[in-house]
Amino acid sequence: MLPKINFTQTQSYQYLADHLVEISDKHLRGLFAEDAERFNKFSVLFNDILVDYSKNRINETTMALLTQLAKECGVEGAIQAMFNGEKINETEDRAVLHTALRNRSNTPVIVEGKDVMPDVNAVLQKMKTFSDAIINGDWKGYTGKAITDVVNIGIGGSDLGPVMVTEALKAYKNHLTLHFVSNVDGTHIAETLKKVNPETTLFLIASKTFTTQETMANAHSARNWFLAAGAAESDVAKHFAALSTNAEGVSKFGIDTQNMFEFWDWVGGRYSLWSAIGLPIALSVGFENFEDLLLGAHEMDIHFRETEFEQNIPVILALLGVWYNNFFEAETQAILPYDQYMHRFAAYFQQGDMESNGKYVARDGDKVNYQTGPVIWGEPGTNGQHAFYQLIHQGTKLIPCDFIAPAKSHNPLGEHHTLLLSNFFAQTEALMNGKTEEEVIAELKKEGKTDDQIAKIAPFKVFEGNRPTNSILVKQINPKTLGALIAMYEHKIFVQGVIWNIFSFDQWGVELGKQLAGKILPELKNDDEITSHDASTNGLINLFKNWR
Ligand SMILES: O=P(O)(O)OC[C@H]1O[C@@H](O)[C@H](O)[C@@H](O)[C@@H]1O
Repeated sequence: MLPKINFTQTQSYQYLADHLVEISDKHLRGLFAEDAERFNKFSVLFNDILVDYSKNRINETTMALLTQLAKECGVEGAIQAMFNGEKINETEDRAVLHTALRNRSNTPVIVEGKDVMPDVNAVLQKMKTFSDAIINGDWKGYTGKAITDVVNIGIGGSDLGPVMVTEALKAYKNHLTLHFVSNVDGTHIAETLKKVNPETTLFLIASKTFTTQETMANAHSARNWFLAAGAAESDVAKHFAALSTNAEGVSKFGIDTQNMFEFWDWVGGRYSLWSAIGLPIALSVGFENFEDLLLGAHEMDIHFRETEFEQNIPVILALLGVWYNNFFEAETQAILPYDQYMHRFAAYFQQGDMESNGKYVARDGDKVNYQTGPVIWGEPGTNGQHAFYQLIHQGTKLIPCDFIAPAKSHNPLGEHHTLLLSNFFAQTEALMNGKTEEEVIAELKKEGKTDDQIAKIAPFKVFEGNRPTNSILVKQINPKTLGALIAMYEHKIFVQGVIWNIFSFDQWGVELGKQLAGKILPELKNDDEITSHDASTNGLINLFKNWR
């Protein structure tokens, strides 16, 4: 059980509220000038990952108070409760054990009196045997040909993780071509099927529940297409596998449970890439690389579980997020990877963070009286610089940003990586320092501008600076470091949920839309005029019926 504490009632919250006044007056430039040790004090090196959080609007008092806040909110106990398999997902009465899926130490993890590790290891072994056979060509399709293409059909947590990781690890890819179909828009499956050959394609139907409307619709269309191409019902077993917790649903669909890769209700959808849902990752980069991904995450789990809060990366990142969200009233958080391969990283954590912490009901059932999860967004640098960074630099909103970059590129082409990294370093420096009016005037004078010209243009060229960033420098994006980075953000989200006193592992907020779509669906199947909704919904449905 997690504690039910309103963090705004804690002593440290009150201290932080007072302390905010003091920090608000300070500029990051000054904080750096005051303290030559700032970088050393406010950065943590973890294996091949350096997290530099010194360019935040904090000092030692801030961090001490934030750490105290985490303690007062029971974060220590919550961490142990999660790892120990307690049913901390209370509204669904489930344990939360994605950490067991990557428990490479193989120590027992007990859920309801049973060690789950033998089952976890058995599925991993099955994934290894299967992915090896597909990759080396031993597994043959219905006409005796080896598999060349894999189509993963899933949505949300059964799509975003494998998409993000297979993209991030493209440098490790083998000859198989991976495709991902998620949208119920028929275009998605139709366009994908145009690219593949039924004789050499493997479909993975990925769904924790095996009831998700989009996934079932796409899976049925794929199966129909496969059979229409001349394959027999008995050939389905060679071309369809299921990644699910629902054996009954899988066999009802017509997939042999031999071809089912199981996971369990204690794996949340958005935390499931470590489970059988990761099969497309193993297929794309090989099982050994998948194991390294698990290992990197496991090492971060150990760090998170065992390190005191002052040096604990996920805890520090979570507390900084709380600092901006609840004290500076920042509404969003940007994730900006300077790595083209990581182009889906922010999208992945939109689900990871916003589905976990986008909640206004506290753990005691009452409505919260403070802000919870931020809006997560981002695009890779340097593209974002030419699109939305204007607002980050000179807009009226405070946007804390995480900058992530690898020191080594997988494509060391000419000067590209040096150019990329020069931008990575420059952006956080610019956001921190800004540019004063004096600097702007001096620059314009140097350019030979007249006093009149300078007076006119100078205000627009001033940058306040004092905009907070974390810099996460990774030696190289490889399976291990990527695993660690993902786990780092997962735990950050968890800590924030504990502090905000919400349940981070359910997602009731996605249900209402699903329910209403179910109600509207039959109404769209005829041409009758609709009057059962509000005027807007009726009007839209009726025009749709007219136009279709
Ligand atoms: O894996 P399933 O059961 O098909 O679910 C897919 C997604 O379905 C959504 O409705 C949930 O909000 C996500 O959390 C989930 O990942």
